[in-house]
Amino acid sequence: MKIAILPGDGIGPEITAQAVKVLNALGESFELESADVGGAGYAAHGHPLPQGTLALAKAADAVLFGAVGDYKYDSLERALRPEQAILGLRKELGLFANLRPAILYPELAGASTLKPEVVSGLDILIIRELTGDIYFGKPRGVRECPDGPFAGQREGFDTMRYAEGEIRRIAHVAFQAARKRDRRVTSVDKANVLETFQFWRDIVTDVHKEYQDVELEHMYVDNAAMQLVRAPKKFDVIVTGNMFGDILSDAAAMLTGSIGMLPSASLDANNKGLYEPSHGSAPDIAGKGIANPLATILSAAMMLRFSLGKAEQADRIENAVKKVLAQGLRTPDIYEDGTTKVGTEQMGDAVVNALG
Ligand SMILES: NC(=O)c1ccc[n+]([C@@H]2O[C@H](COP(=O)([O-])OP(=O)(O)OC[C@H]3O[C@@H](n4cnc5c(N)ncnc54)[C@H](O)[C@@H]3O)[C@@H](O)[C@H]2O)c1
Ligand SMILES: CC(C)[C@H](C(=O)O)[C@@H](O)C(=O)O
Ligand SMILES: [Mg+2]
Repeated sequence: MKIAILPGDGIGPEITAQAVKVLNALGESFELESADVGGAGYAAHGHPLPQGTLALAKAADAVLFGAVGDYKYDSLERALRPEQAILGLRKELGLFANLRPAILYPELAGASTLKPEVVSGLDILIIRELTGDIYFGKPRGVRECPDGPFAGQREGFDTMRYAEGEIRRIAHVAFQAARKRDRRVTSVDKANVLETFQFWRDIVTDVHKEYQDVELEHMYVDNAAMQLVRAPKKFDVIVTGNMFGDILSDAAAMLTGSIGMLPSASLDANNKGLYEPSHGSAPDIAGKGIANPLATILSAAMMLRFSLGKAEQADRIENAVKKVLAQGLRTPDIYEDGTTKVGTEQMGDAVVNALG
């Protein structure tokens, strides 16, 4: 089985190295091949998603991705910015279903900024549509404002859009996922204002007819943001569009103690996937050896489960993560009094040692 390793920028290489260490310790014969992506791709090959990197990702059975982005590339034309690499991979590989499970490990109840009673036992699954919405809609750009009080000035614009089939397929993913959980789906939209999301609501309601054993609730995104911090445990599966899902999943990350704890799977229709932590390249802490590698290590576990058919190995990794947390080991982002502060590498080593 071939796994493409795309470390990227900032903390990407540091955290990916820990996940690779864990994968290599499983005793499987995976073929791991690395390639440049993001700012690293631009620096070495003049493009954030070099041809060779895309070809490797397409040929591999699964992709493990670190993170991309660096402020020093923010003034490049958009097509050459590091973030285009992850957007391009999602589009090119057809990875429309982004699963972001927000689980609070009991040991981290005190690490969350929310009261322990609000978050303890938290286990929600955010399903974010990943290849549509305002992220990819056209036209977009900067043009002359045609009318109104600002006519003649420049205006920036993007296009929010969803095709029926795009909504249907992500709704099916959500209802099917809910069947393996508590059978409840909250579809998050902005149907009160946006045509795109009234359409979203209508289509999700229609798909739901095939899943009468699953409870469906619709919620506006502003309320959902509030409910996520008020009573997050009330959610089971949340399904939403690309942009709302991006924002809500970062908010949900803090329920788990840190954004460094939130893994993700981005899947195509056949469960081929790209696996990455939900966070970014964290330039503010890059190179310091203090980034939390657990979201990436847990993403590797999701890869074993969803794309490589190795559920027992995924369990081994997840159990090892539970063990190191029980041992009291914490990177600074989840550190509390009475626990032991460790760096990125030590955390990776501890997970390797805890593999049963
Ligand atoms: N999928 C991706 O590759 C991805 C995702 C999000 C952001 N980005 C990019 O990353 C760059 C930085 O963006 P940002 O600062 O808005 O978001 P970020 O997620 O990189 O960082 C936000 C905050 O969380 C902290 N943080 C993130 N991951 C951490 C970890 N594993 N351990 C400890 N702390 C962690 C950072 O130090 C920072 O304070 C930008 O260029 C952005 O476009 C990339
Ligand atoms: C870097 C950026 C393009 C990306 C997104 O917005 O999807 C990131 O925030 C994420 O959550 O993976
Ligand atoms: Mg994001």
